[in-house]
Amino acid sequence: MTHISPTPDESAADTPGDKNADGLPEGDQIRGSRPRPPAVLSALALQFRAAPVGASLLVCVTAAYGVGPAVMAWLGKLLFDELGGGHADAGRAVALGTAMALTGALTAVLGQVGGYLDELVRQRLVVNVERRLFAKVNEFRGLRRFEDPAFHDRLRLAQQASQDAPHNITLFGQQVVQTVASVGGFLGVLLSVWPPMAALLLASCAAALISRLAIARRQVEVSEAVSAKYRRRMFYRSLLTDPRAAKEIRLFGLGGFLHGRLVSAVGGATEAELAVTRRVALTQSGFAVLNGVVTGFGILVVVIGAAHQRFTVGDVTLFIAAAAGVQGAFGGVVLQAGSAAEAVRLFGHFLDLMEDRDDLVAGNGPAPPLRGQVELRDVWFRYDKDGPWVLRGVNLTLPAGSSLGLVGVNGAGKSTLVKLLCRFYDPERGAILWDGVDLRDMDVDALRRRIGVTFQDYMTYDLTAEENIGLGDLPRATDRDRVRAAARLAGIDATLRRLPNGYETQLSRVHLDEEDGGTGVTLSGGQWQRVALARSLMRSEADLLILDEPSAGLDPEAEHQIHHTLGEHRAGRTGLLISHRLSALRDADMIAVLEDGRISELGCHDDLMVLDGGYARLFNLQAAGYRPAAVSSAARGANDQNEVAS
Ligand SMILES: Nc1ncnc2c1ncn2[C@@H]1O[C@H](COP(=O)(O)OP(=O)(O)OP(=O)(O)O)[C@@H](O)[C@H]1O
Repeated sequence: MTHISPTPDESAADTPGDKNADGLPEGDQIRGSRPRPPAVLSALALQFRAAPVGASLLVCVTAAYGVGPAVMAWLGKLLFDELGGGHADAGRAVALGTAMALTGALTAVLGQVGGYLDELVRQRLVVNVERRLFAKVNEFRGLRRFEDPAFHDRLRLAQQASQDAPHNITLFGQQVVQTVASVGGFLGVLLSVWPPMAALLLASCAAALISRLAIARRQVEVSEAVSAKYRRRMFYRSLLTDPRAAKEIRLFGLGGFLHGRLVSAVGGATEAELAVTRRVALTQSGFAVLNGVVTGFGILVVVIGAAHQRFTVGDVTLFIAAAAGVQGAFGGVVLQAGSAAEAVRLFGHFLDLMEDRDDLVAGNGPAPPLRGQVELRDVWFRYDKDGPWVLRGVNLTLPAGSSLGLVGVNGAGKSTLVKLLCRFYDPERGAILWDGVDLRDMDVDALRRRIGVTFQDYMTYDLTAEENIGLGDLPRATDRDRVRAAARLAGIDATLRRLPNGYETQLSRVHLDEEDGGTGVTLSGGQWQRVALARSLMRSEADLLILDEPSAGLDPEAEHQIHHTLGEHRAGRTGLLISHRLSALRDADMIAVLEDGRISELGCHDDLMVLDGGYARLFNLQAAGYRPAAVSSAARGANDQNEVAS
């Protein structure tokens, strides 16, 4: 079964309040309480950690590059003064000209070196941030996090942040370094010509910067507000091209409907963004005019001063270059301010996620081989603090070396019980004991290594057939004999051998490996189920083998054969088997019926048939389907009476 979920924003509407399953406000439970440095500093620090040498060199190169134009302007002034003074010293003029040419060339080279270093730092930063992000995601051992829409929202933003945000912040940092170096140089120059102009220019540029930052804040607010729409758009976009969804979209004619939603999801967003962009353009234009007036006024003063011999020609050219240089340098910072503010916001989500704590309290005791029994003792569980109880005091024992069949109607809580046994969640009350030790006291990874499971909603990996099976026991994933033995047990070996590249065949038509010549294949539902079964059988020495509906997609003959083989394989092993086809369970040592969150019947097949309760009713109902009409209607009648009686 494939489930493509809507965006978290849509499903989040049903989540009660903003509390998690433990009833704590979201932030309290999942985030550390330590105050942290501002996102800008964290991003800058990260850059130095990701590429210490490259980042340090980049700062030096950027500063040198920033000073270049001021040095050029100063050399230009000296040259003009030399040439315009009436007694030009040719040697000195040539030296100044050469120095200008060298400075220009050096600045150009520094620009290229800076570009290279910037790309190097960016790449290291992206890899570093992504590595940290997914290492963090792997730290979450329980499932609650992954079922929490708010977490998915944050994860999506953090993923977005991991791409460009830290680099945009460091780019802004570089721009600041360059501006400080450049403005510092030019201010010195301006002060030497006409000091008041330095103050005037600084004031107008600072005003432009402050106003840009204020708009950037507004931009961030708008983009916060519209980000949900963009995420929704992404959902519809991927849905429209998802091969798993293609059948239903075509059969039910959903293409136009989903396309309409895709289009309307963006409409409002672009309007709000355009309004902010207009404001940015208007303010920037206003400040451009102000700067023009200030510069024009300054030039007028200097030109008049030159006419009265108070300034030299060199002073005038220097002044014009300095005024343009200061404005240009500030302009760069102002331009970057918007994307830097957005990057800081995004990077904040990354930092939030890095502070999330695991939702399972880690036990650190050993997980020894099962010798006695697994016991569920008065286990109560619900998915949500305010939700209905799924398990309401389950008491059940699974002795080592025995097999237990678990029966119950849809939604009775069978798969939930499996998830508790794997410790994806903890019971809210009661305990699950492994040879008397609470699962919560055991190291989670060690415990899970002792369990082999075929989940009802098993995974199909876009990998080769061998990898799809081998993943069940990673350390032995490349052990071909073992992979094939598991495939034989699951009855899929012959099919996989016949594939174009045998076990090397890519089980996907979406992600084909270019090297394998595009020989990927798609398996049928039942074949995929066998592959999933083989994956769990890779752990042939697992202390506990759990099969949750392992044969639901198989044809009757295949189902019979699989259960026969699995029965032999399970002999003497501890196993939990869940199936709606009760004939598959009749050979289990014990069968438990889960009803209303409790175990309502427990015994072997014959005992439960004699008991003539829920199990016998379900079994007879299924058996009736295979009998002649007269017999089966009699059985159904008996069942109807049972149902009325119960
Ligand atoms: N992740 C979840 N979050 C919230 N509720 C859940 C979740 N998973 C299952 N449930 C609910 O818990 C109840 C038990 O579900 P479970 O999947 O354990 O039933 P089941 O007995 O395995 O059913 P089936 O026979 O249909 O596979 C159902 O009401 C279901 O809606």
